[in-house]
Amino acid sequence: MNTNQLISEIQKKKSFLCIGLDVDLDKIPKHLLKEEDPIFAFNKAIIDATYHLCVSYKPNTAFYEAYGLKGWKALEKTINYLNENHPDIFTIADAKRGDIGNTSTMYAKAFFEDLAFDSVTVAPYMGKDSVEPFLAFEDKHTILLALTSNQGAFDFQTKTVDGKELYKQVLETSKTWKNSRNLMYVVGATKAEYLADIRNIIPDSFLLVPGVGAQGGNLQEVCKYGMADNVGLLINSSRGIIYASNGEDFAQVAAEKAKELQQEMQLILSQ
Ligand SMILES: O=C(O)c1cc(=O)[nH]c(=O)n1[C@@H]1O[C@H](COP(=O)(O)O)[C@@H](O)[C@H]1O
Repeated sequence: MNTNQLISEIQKKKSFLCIGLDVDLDKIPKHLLKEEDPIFAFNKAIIDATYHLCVSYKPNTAFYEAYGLKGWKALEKTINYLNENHPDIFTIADAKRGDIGNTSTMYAKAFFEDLAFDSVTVAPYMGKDSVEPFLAFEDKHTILLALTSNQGAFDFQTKTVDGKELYKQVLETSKTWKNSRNLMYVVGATKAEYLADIRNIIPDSFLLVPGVGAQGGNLQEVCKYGMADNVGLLINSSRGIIYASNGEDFAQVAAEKAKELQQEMQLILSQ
């Protein structure tokens, strides 16, 4: 899926919402535990109830890897379900990978070829030759961690190196890499005040913005400083949507929470 298709989905659905599928068996409704594959049953119900309100889904692979083979199988069933039933939805494997070149190529094959995700999150710490193997895949996107939502972002990312904050160096240097048109970036919603500076460096790149809802980030602030002419934002909420209820009505309540965000987005897009 290319960015023009993503932009037209945003315009069609009047939404730039990404729903995080971070499935924790201790948090899902108890009645689902009787299912043969409770993780997939949960995801399918959430997707069926919310697909018209969002333009992206982001399973965080940690929540699947934690359950071993069963978890990985559920991840595969989830991406296959999305690709078969909702090919216009942008899929993100939130795996935060990155390693020496030949290893990165194998990570890229795992998420782009075997699992057929549209994108994967990647850490920039190992530099150019660790990221370019992901960028080599046509019509796939590499979402580079720039300024993350957590407190630890201040340990390294905002530190000044050679007169410039490290996250700004990540943005500037990554633009020079081969196939950099395939880059998107992660900026936490809790760091909205940095977005104006970030837009000076990458005016049109898509940003994946996690941290609204459970982590306290503010949608209005993010849009005020971060919205580009092409919208350029995918706002993620995971726990705030998928665990809004743990009763029989969980999917319906998740859809209500997603609709609240979508309607806020629709209003912002109309301004
Ligand atoms: O790459 C991410 O998606 C990510 C980056 C970041 O800076 N902060 C962050 O919270 N995330 C992920 O976004 C999701 C946030 O989940 P909630 O806080 O439940 O909405 C989790 O899957 C996190 O791993």
